[in-house]
Parts: sequence; C-alpha cells; structure tokens
Amino acid sequence: MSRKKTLKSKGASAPAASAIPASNEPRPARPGSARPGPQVPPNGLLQPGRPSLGGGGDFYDVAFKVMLVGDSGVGKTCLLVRFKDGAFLAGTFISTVGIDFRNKVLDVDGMKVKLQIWDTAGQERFRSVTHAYYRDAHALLLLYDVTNKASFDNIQAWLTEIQEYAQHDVVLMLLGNKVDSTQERVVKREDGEKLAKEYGLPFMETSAKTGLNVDLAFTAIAKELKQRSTKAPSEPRFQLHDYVKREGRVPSCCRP
Ligand SMILES: Nc1nc2c(ncn2[C@@H]2O[C@H](COP(=O)(O)OP(=O)(O)OP(=O)(O)O)[C@@H](O)[C@H]2O)c(=O)[nH]1
Ligand SMILES: [Mg+2]
Repeated sequence: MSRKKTLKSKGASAPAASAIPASNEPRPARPGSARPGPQVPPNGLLQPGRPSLGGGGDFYDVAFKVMLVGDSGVGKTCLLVRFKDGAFLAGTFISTVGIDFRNKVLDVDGMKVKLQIWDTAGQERFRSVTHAYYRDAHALLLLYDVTNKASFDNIQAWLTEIQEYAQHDVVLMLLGNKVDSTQERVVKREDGEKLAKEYGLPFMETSAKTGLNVDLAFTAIAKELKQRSTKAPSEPRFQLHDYVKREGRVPSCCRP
C-alpha cells in the first residue's frame, strides 16, 4: 500500500490566508435552511484592530471556514456541539444529512476569530456534496473513532480525497475521538500518533462526551489561521505541532 507523503503538515508553510471569500459564499445543502455569516474580504481581515459586526450579531475581526470530515459515526456532529454548546448529544445516533454549519467566535491573543464550522455527512452517499465544499475550507479536522478500526483504516482514503479536493495549503489536523470509551478502544494512541507522524499532521485524541481536548483542537486551528493572516514578518511563527503536543491532554488510560 503506497501512501502519498505529499500531504505534509500545512503548518510548515505560511500561505496568505484567504478567509471566507465573498465570491465563495458557503452554500447550504438545503437552500434557506442555513444562513452563512457575513462576507469577509479575501485577506481575511475586517478592520484590523477594531471590532467588526457579523450578521449574527457576533463581533469578530477575522473569519475562517473549518470543515469536519471522517466516516459516519466517528463523532463529528457531537464534537461540534460540544465545542459550540458545551453539551454532549447522547442517545440515538442521528446521522447528518448533507452538510450543516455553526459559527463560534474565539478570542485569540486579543483578536476575535470567527470560525464557521461545517459539519459534513460521513455517509458515502453524501460524498459528492462534501466534495464541493472542500475548496473553500481553510482548515480540516479529520476524525476517526478509536473504538472503530475501519474508521481509522479509512483515514488514508480521506487523505487522498483531501489531497484531491482541498486547497493545497489547508490546515489539517487528525483527531482520534471517543477516548472516553476505554473498554471499547481498538485503535491505540500510538497507532494514531504513528499515522499522523507519517503524514506530518498534528494529532490529538478527543472525547466529545467528556470534552477532552475539544476546545483545544479548535483553538489550535484558530491560532494557526489567525497567525497566517496577520503575522508580521518579524513575529515568531505559531508552531501548531508544538502547541498541540504541549497543550494536549493524554487520556487517563494512556498516560505513561
Ligand atoms: N462515547 C462516546 N460516544 C460518542 C462520542 N462522540 C460521539 N459519540 C456517539 O457516536 C455516535 C455518532 O456521533 P455523531 O457525532 O452523530 O457522528 P458523525 O460523525 O456526525 O456521523 P455522521 O453525521 O453520520 O457523519 C452518537 O451515538 C454519539 O452519541 C464520544 O466522544 N464518546
Ligand atoms: Mg454528523
């Protein structure tokens, strides 16, 4: 099985950020059911240094689009709900149909960074819908489920898809979700780390149920994107890999 190694960490380069472009307004799957946020100029900045007002009443300085991808059932929707509302969607699993999004504004080093987070359907039958959204994404969170080996084995196929459809400089992070399910775990932390290393991706294990590393994953993405769009040449670069390694909490099962 030959793995394409060209999907190296996007944290290593500093492409010009192109936050949510006006001409590429996100398109909701069901017209009228989702209302994207306000338009943002291609340089990603709205009145730098001064608060701006988004359509939803949220103040922000810069906005980016983040997409959640991975097999059906890995916990994409739950991860987003945990991040946005601080809650866990327990009970019946309701698979996402098409695509949906939620906004959240974060304070990143004194700047308001709005993340427009797109939650995609993992089911194969919606794949063509998802493809259309990749090119507008500034960052991708690629999830597998540590209790589902197939979802881990499919990461390679997801990476191939990302390579085909996403921007070459997209910020990408690998997340192994559901680490609270210690009894059911079938993918070891080391396996996730190894795969991430192979592709040069930042990696963390998360739990939408307990909230472990959920805020951190989104904050890390926001910091990287913000830095790309606003960094002065003299400023030291934000090191996404180091940040995630340093700040990420290791689940209790897997502490040395
Ligand atoms: N134990 C545990 N269960 C989780 C976690 N995250 C999600 N789940 C459960 O896993 C199931 C699937 O979660 P979803 O978030 O709907 O999965 P999804 O990736 O959005 O699936 P699709 O929309 O079909 O692509 C649900 O029953 C959730 O309750 C987690 O961190 N821990
Ligand atoms: Mg879902």
